[in-house]
Amino acid sequence: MKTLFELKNVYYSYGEHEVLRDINLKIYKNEVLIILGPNGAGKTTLLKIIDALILPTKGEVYFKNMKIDERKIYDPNFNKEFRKSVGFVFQNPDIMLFNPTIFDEVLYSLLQIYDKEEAIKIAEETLKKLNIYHLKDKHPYNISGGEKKKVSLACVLALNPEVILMDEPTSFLDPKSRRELVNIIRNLKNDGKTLVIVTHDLSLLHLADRCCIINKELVYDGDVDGIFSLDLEGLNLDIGDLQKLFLTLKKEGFKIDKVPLTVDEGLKILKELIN
Ligand SMILES: Nc1ncnc2c1ncn2[C@@H]1O[C@H](COP(=O)(O)OP(=O)(O)OP(=O)(O)O)[C@@H](O)[C@H]1O
Repeated sequence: MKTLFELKNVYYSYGEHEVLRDINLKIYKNEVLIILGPNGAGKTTLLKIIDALILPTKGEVYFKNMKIDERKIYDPNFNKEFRKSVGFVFQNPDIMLFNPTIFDEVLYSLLQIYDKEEAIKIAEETLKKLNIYHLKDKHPYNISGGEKKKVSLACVLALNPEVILMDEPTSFLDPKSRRELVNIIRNLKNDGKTLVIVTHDLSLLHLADRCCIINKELVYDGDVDGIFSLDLEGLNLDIGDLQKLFLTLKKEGFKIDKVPLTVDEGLKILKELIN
């Protein structure tokens, strides 16, 4: 497995307030890494460090074996290459939207890379892929929170980055948009993209190759199944009803070898228990 990012003994403080402590973490090429953690645990701060938007207060961050330091983040050549390789979909889409129309919004960064004709073609394709082509002439202020979320995702996906960082991608989304987003993530995974997803939505876990739990420190780093042996409630993590049901069945003495991540998996286990 090729390592894309490596964080070594990373600390971060806002003034006196320490929010990340001694984080050691690798992110591998082509993996889907899901990061869980309670509110205020430092997850967004960690994504900002990975995206070289801020530097750790202490510790080191490497991208493809290259140390990201102050000199690098002010180097236009490094920045251009890095921004092409790594896209960040923010939790609050308002931060990303500042053009007069949705179409201009998606077109904006494409024009830095492609000629106008090619950029327009890619922008149209991306809006259609995300089912938001009908919004193209609207002003970003005049669309809903969920639509904004999809537009900010479109801005990042249009550039086809190798690594996509997503902060709470399913928040604000209705069930249909959520399903669409899950499909988009699945397709990105199948296309071999490296995805780092911060979420409170446990129903995304079935897409993960690996899962981390952050609570200022790195509490867990391993496979998804392993998190169910932890005290998730004690860590203030919302555990899904499906998982709660199977953990209760296990406590009651039923033979549950694996806590299901999807309804289909749950159904299969129940059928085996009944037969
Ligand atoms: N720019 C800032 N200045 C000062 N403190 C900040 C700043 N950004 C975040 N914090 C604080 O740092 C801590 C970690 O914030 P962060 O946004 O990284 O957490 P999070 O795990 O993403 O939380 P959530 O799940 O609620 O989005 C919080 O206590 C927050 O109030």
